[in-house]
Amino acid sequence: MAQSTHEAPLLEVRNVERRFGALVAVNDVSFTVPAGQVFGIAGPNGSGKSTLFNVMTGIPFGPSGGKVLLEGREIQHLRAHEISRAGIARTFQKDAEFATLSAFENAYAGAVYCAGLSGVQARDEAAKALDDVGLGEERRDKAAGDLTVFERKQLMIASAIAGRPRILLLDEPAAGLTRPEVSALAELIRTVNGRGVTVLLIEHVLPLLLSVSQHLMILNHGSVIASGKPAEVVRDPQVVEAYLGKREAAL
Ligand SMILES: Nc1ncnc2c1ncn2[C@@H]1O[C@H](COP(=O)(O)OP(=O)(O)OP(=O)(O)O)[C@@H](O)[C@H]1O
Repeated sequence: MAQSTHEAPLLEVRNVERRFGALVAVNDVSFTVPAGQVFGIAGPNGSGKSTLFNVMTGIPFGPSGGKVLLEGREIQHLRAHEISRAGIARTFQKDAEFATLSAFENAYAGAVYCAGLSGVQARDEAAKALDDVGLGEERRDKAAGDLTVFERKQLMIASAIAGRPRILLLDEPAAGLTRPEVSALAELIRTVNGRGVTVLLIEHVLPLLLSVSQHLMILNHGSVIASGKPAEVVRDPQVVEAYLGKREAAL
């Protein structure tokens, strides 16, 4: 019998696969994320992390096989903007802001695209999102391209949450940040999560993953090789061998 939506986890990825010709970039990946969790994802370069986010959001493509369920409802066949409006927002590894638009206009564009809002409503949500990430009034009229690296990360998150998503997918948000900035980013992720947004976080910076995640999943060659409590997962011999190596010793 089909699971009722009432009992379903917020997000379920079931046997998802993504092929590029002969390459299986995401191979039979399954996991569930309960509402309210920060769910960390790590793995070596090329292990399929970004592709997993791509197939979950339909940007730019869906899975070759398997299902993605949001509160029990299949969404893998939906188009990118429909998935976004169903409540899943994402950020990208590369800067994706409109550099010549102001910070406020970028957040506004996020509210328009992610939630289909317009006018006063979109302005209100953009302003709230900028408040949530701590991007102060004095920086909102600046061109996004003139913001500091950390301010652009704040803006990236503000633009993604301006559509009030239930789930936020963050793809390596700590790239390019100094150590104090990584701590500030951890605080920002906790703040967003504290406002009720479930977070999936791809990250190479393990101290960040360990400090904010309640669950950690490791991919290698497209497959899940470990999944569980972060402190236990990073000690899993398979994980140490596949991914952490010397990094683990440095923790
Ligand atoms: N559009 C594409 N066409 C062909 N191959 C692709 C495409 N996108 C990703 N791949 C391949 O799929 C595999 C997984 O790539 P992916 O970018 O998902 O890895 P990743 O774990 O996010 O890596 P990184 O940590 O370096 O960002 C790689 O071998 C990559 O070359």
